[in-house]
Amino acid sequence: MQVQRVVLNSRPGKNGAPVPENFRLEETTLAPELKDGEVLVRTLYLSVDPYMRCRMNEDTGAEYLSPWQLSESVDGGGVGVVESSRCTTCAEGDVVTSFNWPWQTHAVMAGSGLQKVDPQLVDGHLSYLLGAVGMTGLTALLGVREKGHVTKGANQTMVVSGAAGACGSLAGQIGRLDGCVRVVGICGSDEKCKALVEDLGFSAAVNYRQEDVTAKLKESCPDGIDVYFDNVGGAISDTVIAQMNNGGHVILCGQISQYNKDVPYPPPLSDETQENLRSKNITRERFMVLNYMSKVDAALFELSQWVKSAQIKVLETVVNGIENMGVAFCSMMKGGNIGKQIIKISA
Ligand SMILES: NC(=O)C1=CN([C@@H]2O[C@H](COP(=O)(O)OP(=O)(O)OC[C@H]3O[C@@H](n4cnc5c(N)ncnc54)[C@H](OP(=O)(O)O)[C@@H]3O)[C@@H](O)[C@H]2O)C=CC1
Ligand SMILES: CCCCCC(=O)/C=C/[C@H]1[C@H](O)CC(=O)[C@@H]1CCCCCCC(=O)O
Repeated sequence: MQVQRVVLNSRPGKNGAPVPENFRLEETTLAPELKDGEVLVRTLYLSVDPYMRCRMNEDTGAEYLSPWQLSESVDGGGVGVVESSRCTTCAEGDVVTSFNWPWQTHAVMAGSGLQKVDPQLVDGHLSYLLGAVGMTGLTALLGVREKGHVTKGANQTMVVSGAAGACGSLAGQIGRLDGCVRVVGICGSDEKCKALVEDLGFSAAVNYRQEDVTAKLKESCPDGIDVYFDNVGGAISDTVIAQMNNGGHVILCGQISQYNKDVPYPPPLSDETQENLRSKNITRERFMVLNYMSKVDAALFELSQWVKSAQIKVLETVVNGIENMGVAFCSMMKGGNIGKQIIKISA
């Protein structure tokens, strides 16, 4: 069977933005017969995520991330349907997901590496398995619960950076559902700010590209900031932390503003920000969703209920076609997405 796949064509270098030409589309042939334990899957949706920028480097800088190899298939989160199976746990027609789905239109995979999913979890909206009811939703929910110390009745204000993205748009809504009285988002366009306030129920939003973030935060957070869901790091986070209250909590989810730079993860903080954290007794613990796998089933059920009941609204930016994987990845890294960036591979 002839299929299309995306391979890593070149590395952007540790210092530099990725470009679509770092990826190459190829034709390849799948073996005609499945071996014992293998399944043939048709890819429905693929995910592009910020951590992939680290996988483009020869040395990813993170022990849990392996580098993509030049001229080899790129992989990441994917969802698809089983077309034929020689695995006892997967049958034709099953919907399955994996974190290591190759960027291919069809693939032969080991059935043992696939998770079978009930489409009812997402009312048939299968791309949500890569977003709100998948790794992204888990990151937002478990990040808030494990590191946020959000307490009903405590009159807390939460700020979210990268707020109109996949994790951020969910984290802010979860902060509100869990009891924060005020949730303020920071993001990169007026259109995104409008979506946060008018569609997702954020109390206010700041466009960091156009507005004075210090002044706008002071105005939007009159009682200071208690919880900060940090997706971006860098100068934005320094500004937020400077306005945090004593005993506040930073959820260190990601630092995307630093991923195109040759710095370790997490990147070092300025002396001033370190002193702000110390003097105000603010916690800032690294959060990694993969460390909470025992909580995944209950968390996915909760996310599913919230999405189905529309207590959480889901935003997606969907691009069609495997030939657009590189374009979609680079666009997401520059803020081209609202909500989760999804690539639809087949219907
Ligand atoms: N700890 C964990 O377990 C996990 C962590 N993460 C992290 O969460 C964060 C968000 O990931 P995800 O929701 O998938 O991605 P998003 O959907 O948020 O997409 C990335 C967004 O980052 C913003 N951005 C890009 N460059 C900058 C910059 N220099 N300064 C500020 N914002 C920038 C852009 O929005 P804008 O227009 O606002 O600039 C862009 O849309 C990342 O840091 C990621 O590494 C993700 C999954 C798991
Ligand atoms: C080094 C920067 C990492 C910043 C944090 C981040 O974005 C983490 C993302 C992971 C999150 O825990 C859930 C995921 O899906 C991301 C990691 C995926 C790991 C796949 C490993 C694949 C491989 O290396 O073979």
